[in-house]
Amino acid sequence: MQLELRGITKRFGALTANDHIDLVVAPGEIHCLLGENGAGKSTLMNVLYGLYQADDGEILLDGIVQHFEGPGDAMRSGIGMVHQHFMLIPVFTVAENVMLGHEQTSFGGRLDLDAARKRVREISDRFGFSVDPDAIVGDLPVGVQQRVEIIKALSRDAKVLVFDEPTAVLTPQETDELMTIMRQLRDEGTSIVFITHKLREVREVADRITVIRLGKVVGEAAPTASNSELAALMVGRAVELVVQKDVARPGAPALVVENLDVIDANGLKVVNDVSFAVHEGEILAIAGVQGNGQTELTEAIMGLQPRVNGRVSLGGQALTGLSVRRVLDAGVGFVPEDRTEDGLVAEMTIAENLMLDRSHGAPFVARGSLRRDHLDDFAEDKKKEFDIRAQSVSTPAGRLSGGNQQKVVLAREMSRDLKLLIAAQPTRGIDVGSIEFVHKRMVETRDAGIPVIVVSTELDEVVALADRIAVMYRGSIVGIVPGDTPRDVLGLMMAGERPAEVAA
Ligand SMILES: Nc1ncnc2c1ncn2[C@@H]1O[C@H](COP(=O)(O)OP(=O)(O)OP(=O)(O)O)[C@@H](O)[C@H]1O
Repeated sequence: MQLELRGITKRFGALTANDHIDLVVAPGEIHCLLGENGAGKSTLMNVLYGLYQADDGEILLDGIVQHFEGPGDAMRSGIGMVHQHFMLIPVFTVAENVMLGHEQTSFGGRLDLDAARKRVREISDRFGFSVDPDAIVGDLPVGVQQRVEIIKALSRDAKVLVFDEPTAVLTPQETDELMTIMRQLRDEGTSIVFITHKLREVREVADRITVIRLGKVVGEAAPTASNSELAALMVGRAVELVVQKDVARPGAPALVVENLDVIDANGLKVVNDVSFAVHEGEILAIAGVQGNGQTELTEAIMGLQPRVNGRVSLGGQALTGLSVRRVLDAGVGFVPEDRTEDGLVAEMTIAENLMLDRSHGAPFVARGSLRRDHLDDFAEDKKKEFDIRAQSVSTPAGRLSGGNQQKVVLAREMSRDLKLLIAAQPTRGIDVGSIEFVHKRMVETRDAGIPVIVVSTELDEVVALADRIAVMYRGSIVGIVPGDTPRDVLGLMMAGERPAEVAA
């Protein structure tokens, strides 16, 4: 089915998020939508999916003008959306989830689990998804849950599929599998809109590329364009894709972790006897496939894990057993991997979010009352420095685009009086221009003598930043290797091989 958007305009108060956007997506085409944070990509897709009503413009399917009052109308007309935060019910089976997405009239006039099961199996077989209709969704890896979302859309006969940053939460292998699935869907005639900030993915699957900036289409790029060409088109200037940095001059060990175990709610040891040190003026990257204990390790350092054995100290001062508040007060900046869950309060303004977790509100509180002018000045500075795209510092954080929300968390955590910075997936969802800035800031932090831990599942990021790399596998560190270790060696270590075995 051919999708055409004509002159779509969407305003939020004084802000024009989409300004007369034209876009044509042909059947059997993967059309990438590129643009910096806040450019208006998700807004455009929400208009297409009936979540927002356009102020102006038309949506046409095979040349016929559509009127979508809500997602139900869009779905009935053949539009499917694969969300980044899944809309699945974890305690239900795959078939039950797929069935739930249907109206009462589907599957022969009643809710019929057998029919849903059969449909899941058919679609799964057709695309080689290997999804078991009776599996409980919550037990499935993220990549498979995403396939359930795709099956759900296809079971409703979606002819146009929108993927809004689908790879942000996937492992590299799951990403490769998703790329294969997208190609298969395309070859069967599905029209695909694909939003991503990862240029490698764009170059791998795109048939056509449209770039939007500040709500307007600024041009098309050929799929053969280089990463730097794509980056420049998106951001409107040349971007340094890999940050330049001098050799580290590490000082004394600052953060020392000894024999750390973390036991989870089910009594499983998810971090197993981990020991390492991070020196002043050094970036240690913790690499690994998502779910190998990295999250629990950083949470244990922060005082966020209840059952921990072993010792953690910073500059000789014990952190073990301290509350999160006290760890933050000791000068630890922490960028959590899930900004919406742990990083921000959506209802609070940008300025308020920037002062969260500051001990006693200092320096914004004087004699018990908030110095709003100080806070606003500080917030204005950070907004400029971190290029947070928003109407004002009084905008609620929940109204920001995903990438701009991430920048608020980064701005807050990197602006503390740091003794240690721990950043998990720091550049998730942010555009290439902002990645350049954040990476530079991390190197500057290091050069100021501060120890930095970067947890990342992105090898590009690990290799760009790390002075040393600790690779985690099943709760243990399989090895700590130099920052210039070849990627294939890192890949093998991420699958559990020890460096000595890899070298042999
Ligand atoms: N519900 C809303 N109310 C007010 N403003 C909004 C709302 N939704 C989005 N915006 C604003 O519209 C602009 C476009 O946001 P959008 O989410 O479409 O950007 P995006 O291109 O998807 O960015 P990202 O790459 O960061 O996800 C932003 O300035 C955002 O703050």
